[in-house]
Amino acid sequence: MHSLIPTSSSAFAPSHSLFRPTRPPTSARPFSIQCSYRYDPLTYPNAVGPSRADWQSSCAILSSQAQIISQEDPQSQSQSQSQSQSQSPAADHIPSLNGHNTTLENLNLVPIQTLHDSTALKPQPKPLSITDLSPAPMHGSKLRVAYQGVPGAYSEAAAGKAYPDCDAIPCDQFEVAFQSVELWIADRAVLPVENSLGGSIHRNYDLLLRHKLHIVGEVQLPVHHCLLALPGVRKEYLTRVISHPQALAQCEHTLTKLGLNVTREAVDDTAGAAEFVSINNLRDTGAIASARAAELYGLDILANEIQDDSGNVTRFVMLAREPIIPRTDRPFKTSIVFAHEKGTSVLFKVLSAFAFRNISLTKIESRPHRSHPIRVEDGANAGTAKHFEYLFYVDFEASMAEPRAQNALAEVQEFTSFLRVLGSYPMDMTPWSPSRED
Ligand SMILES: O=C(O)C(=O)Cc1ccccc1
Repeated sequence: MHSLIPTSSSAFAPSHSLFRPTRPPTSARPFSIQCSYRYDPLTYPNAVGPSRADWQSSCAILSSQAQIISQEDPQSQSQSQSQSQSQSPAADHIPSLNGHNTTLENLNLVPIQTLHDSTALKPQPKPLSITDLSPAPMHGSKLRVAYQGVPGAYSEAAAGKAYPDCDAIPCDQFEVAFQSVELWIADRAVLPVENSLGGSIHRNYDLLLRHKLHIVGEVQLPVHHCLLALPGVRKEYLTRVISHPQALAQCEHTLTKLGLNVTREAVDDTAGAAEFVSINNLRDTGAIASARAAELYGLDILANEIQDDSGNVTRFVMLAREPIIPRTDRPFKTSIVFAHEKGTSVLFKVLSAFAFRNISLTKIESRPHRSHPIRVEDGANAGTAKHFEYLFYVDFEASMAEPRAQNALAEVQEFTSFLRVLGSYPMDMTPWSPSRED
């Protein structure tokens, strides 16, 4: 069994004063673990070793281990789900946690009620937390997709877009979403990795490396933010606005344009902000969240489409325990992470391995190398030079089933001290326009 990983601080340092009162404090850490960034094969079974042969066998493993194909393809999702449903007629559709069916009664869930209207709101599932993560038995036929946040979060919408008929499982932290897949409580996790306005969600890149899940798909979700408040509250009454840090950043100018004189405070997720305003009957606090969150938590929409850019899109990746078999019959993307020890022009050489083969890169991101943050060179008589060490995350538009991608990676492997294929998966080709409602 995998070790449990303690809660680490949120990617965006949410305001602790706003943590939902119904949850245990995140400082309660029943398990501890040392996070290792050594690139040994035990810690990183998918990491590519130092030789070309290692890399080739890693590719072979990548192909031979693959068991899940069509479920990762949103277009074939409904087909594969109906197949799996017919294969397990006894399955019910309620996710099973820790061996128990998660009905509201046996999880002891208290329906959410607001002081302003105690009858209107439907109870929402309680997010998983670290204490819920003991191994679960086999479950029903629906694909179970873990996401961070509470119902109404954009990640839940992304799960629904990727797997239309899934059971979306709310989790109170990303770590929990990852672990729920590792422990077979969920089948997939969905993880926001970048936004067209806010850029990369860095901590989630770190999580990708720390865990051994595989990227098996991506979805791009147009995000339409709304300003929400309790019924009867006008925007002039607001003294603060709370939301996920990315949402606050994406609406920064519009909030000012709306004439709001408010403090901004970060919480774990957008829908959680709406829930917090509702549960605590806060008449001076607005939340930035989706229209669906307004409906779920009984809030009014004071302003619609408040993102600064109408083309606001967030990219999510889907993660599974096993990689999918890469194909060539539709556009694929491959995500890798690599590090290099030292040497000049390594990045140039790596990038040229793709350029020479006409492989487009869609992303390149560098992150400080946690276990080797700094390299010191003692040049004789020349003082001591210090360099930051980095990991590089690269996405490129090719499938690992294509020889040009395999050859490019073989070359990249020669210049790098560590290389891991995070996944090779169908590209989200859904057309969208800024005005389209999703
Ligand atoms: O908080 C949410 O609802 C999320 O799913 C994360 C997020 C926040 C802002 C934009 C896109 C995703």
